[in-house]
Amino acid sequence: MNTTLAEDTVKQQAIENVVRMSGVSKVFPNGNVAVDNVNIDIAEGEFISFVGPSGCGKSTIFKMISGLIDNTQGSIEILGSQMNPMQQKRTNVGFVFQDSTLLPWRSVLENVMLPLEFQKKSKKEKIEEAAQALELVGLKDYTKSLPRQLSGGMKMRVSIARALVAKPKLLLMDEPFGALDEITRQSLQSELLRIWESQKMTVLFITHNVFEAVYLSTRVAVMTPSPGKVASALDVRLPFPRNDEVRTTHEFSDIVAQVSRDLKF
Ligand SMILES: Nc1ncnc2c1ncn2[C@@H]1O[C@H](COP(=O)(O)OP(=O)(O)OP(=O)(O)O)[C@@H](O)[C@H]1O
Repeated sequence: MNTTLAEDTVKQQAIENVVRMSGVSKVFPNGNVAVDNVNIDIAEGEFISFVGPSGCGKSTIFKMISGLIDNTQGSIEILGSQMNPMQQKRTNVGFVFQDSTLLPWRSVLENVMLPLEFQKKSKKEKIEEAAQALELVGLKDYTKSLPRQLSGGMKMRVSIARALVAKPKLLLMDEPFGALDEITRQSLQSELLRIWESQKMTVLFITHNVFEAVYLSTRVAVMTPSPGKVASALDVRLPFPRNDEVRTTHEFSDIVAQVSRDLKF
């Protein structure tokens, strides 16, 4: 069906914000107030990190955005529509956790094919798409390997490929590099930025590491606990593409200092 220019403009405006959270709270049945009155809009193409002390509600926010749990107050819009139906989120939202959560008996390629399982595509297409996702994360020569034959960093790459294979518009990453050594971590940070820039996704990223948050992000949301709130959301005005040298600049240190100050409120 053809749409008019005006209708197209309205549609474009409608999805300019990939995530809109207005007055969102989550009280668990036992009375725990995990998140209190969170208001944040996240625009298409942003890379936003959430930092904050343990228990301030970062994962709870991600679980609400991904539809794993419901909010008790407020509204959450994803890609211009209200939270449900589930199916829309499954196809448009990818999730990466700290643990790579790979199925040990499946090969790397078969793990990456998992999100395509219920899609109406031929097996050949699914294999091609999974192989492309693995190429994107630099693992095209490991399709037949089993997870146990890979290092921690490689497993995380597979996990990222599995999240990317369905070409999500929104990628939620909950402390994906938390268990990795510093060298692997920094190299995966650079990889992730390269992928983000090439795939034009919106990324929401949780980390406890202020340096990591500033290096990766266009914006850093600082959360404070008891109850969990977004205390500030700071723009990171460092140019892209970012390379390792940016970590040694004054501008970088200034932003790290500002985020650290906000964390202490
Ligand atoms: N299912 C649940 N039932 C009751 N309380 C919960 C539940 N899940 C989380 N909470 C509480 O909600 C608060 C926020 O938890 P959440 O896991 O979102 O924090 P977080 O910032 O992601 O922590 P971390 O950095 O340690 O992963 C905590 O006080 C936690 O104990």
